[in-house]
Amino acid sequence: MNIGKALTIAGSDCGGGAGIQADLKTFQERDVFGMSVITVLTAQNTLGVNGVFPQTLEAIEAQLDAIYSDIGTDAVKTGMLFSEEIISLVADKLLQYEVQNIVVDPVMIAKGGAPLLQKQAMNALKTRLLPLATVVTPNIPEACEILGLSTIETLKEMEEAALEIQKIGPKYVVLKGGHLEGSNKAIDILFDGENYHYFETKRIDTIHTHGTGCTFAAAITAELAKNHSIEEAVNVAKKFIQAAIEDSLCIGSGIGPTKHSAYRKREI
Ligand SMILES: Nc1ncnc2c1ncn2[C@@H]1O[C@H](COP(=O)(O)OP(=O)(O)OP(=O)(O)O)[C@@H](O)[C@H]1O
Ligand SMILES: Cc1ncc(COP(=O)(O)O)c(N)n1
Repeated sequence: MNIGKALTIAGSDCGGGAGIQADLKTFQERDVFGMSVITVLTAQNTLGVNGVFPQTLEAIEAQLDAIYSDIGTDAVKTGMLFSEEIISLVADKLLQYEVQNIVVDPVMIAKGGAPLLQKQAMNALKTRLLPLATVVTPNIPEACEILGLSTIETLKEMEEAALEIQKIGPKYVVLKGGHLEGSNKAIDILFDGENYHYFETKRIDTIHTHGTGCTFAAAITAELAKNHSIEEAVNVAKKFIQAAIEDSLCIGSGIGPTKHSAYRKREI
């Protein structure tokens, strides 16, 4: 029997809320076959990131070769890549294996403030990875970093930023408005190169949003792996993350994770 095959190339979050763990839970929920390439081990919990342990380039390359020499993928997501060297290796391998349906979540800073991408890696992210992306999913601070802007404060500015990021090379840009100040809505914008599509939900008043960006991008990846259109993929991902945040979990004493099974339970 055929099943969509989705791969996450990202960091491990031992606390289970973000990174590889969030991605695999999301793939499972969306009924695709999930695989992982671990770039970095992090020691983190709801209170913050205590340690970052990059894997060797040899280990990362061996994982990618193992998957692409045998199984292959229908869609791929990149998350925490951390260093210039890891970004370059991943870009080389995506090109070597002519990988399609690449979702780049440009992870830079954890909710607690810990850096997840080295400053000197920003250029490689822009020049090596974004041009290969089918879709890139920055939040507002990440969009500002990519474009060298100090703020994005309005929907109009979000539209302009999405257009500028699309010029760097990705086919589609999804600019997430979770960080937009002063709104009681969570509005994400998809720019497809011609038109803007808005995805709007009620903002949920909770601190428990650890891993929302990972989960949202993983849900897009899963839908692309099932050959759904980008609009349909973002639509499902938005509903998926909304349900997951609505039922988010008060686990640990800091910023808790979201509940990945919430959307499935509502569908039943
Ligand atoms: N409080 C909220 N209520 C409803 N939706 C939210 C809320 N916060 C974020 N979202 C939605 O969650 C998704 C992820 O957005 P967000 O801006 O939080 O990403 P992120 O900052 O990259 O996440 P992370 O910090 O986990 O990487 C988007 O669809 C966004 O609109
Ligand atoms: C391994 C890894 N990848 C991504 C994030 C971002 O998630 P958040 O900003 O919600 O902490 C994280 N904390 N850890």
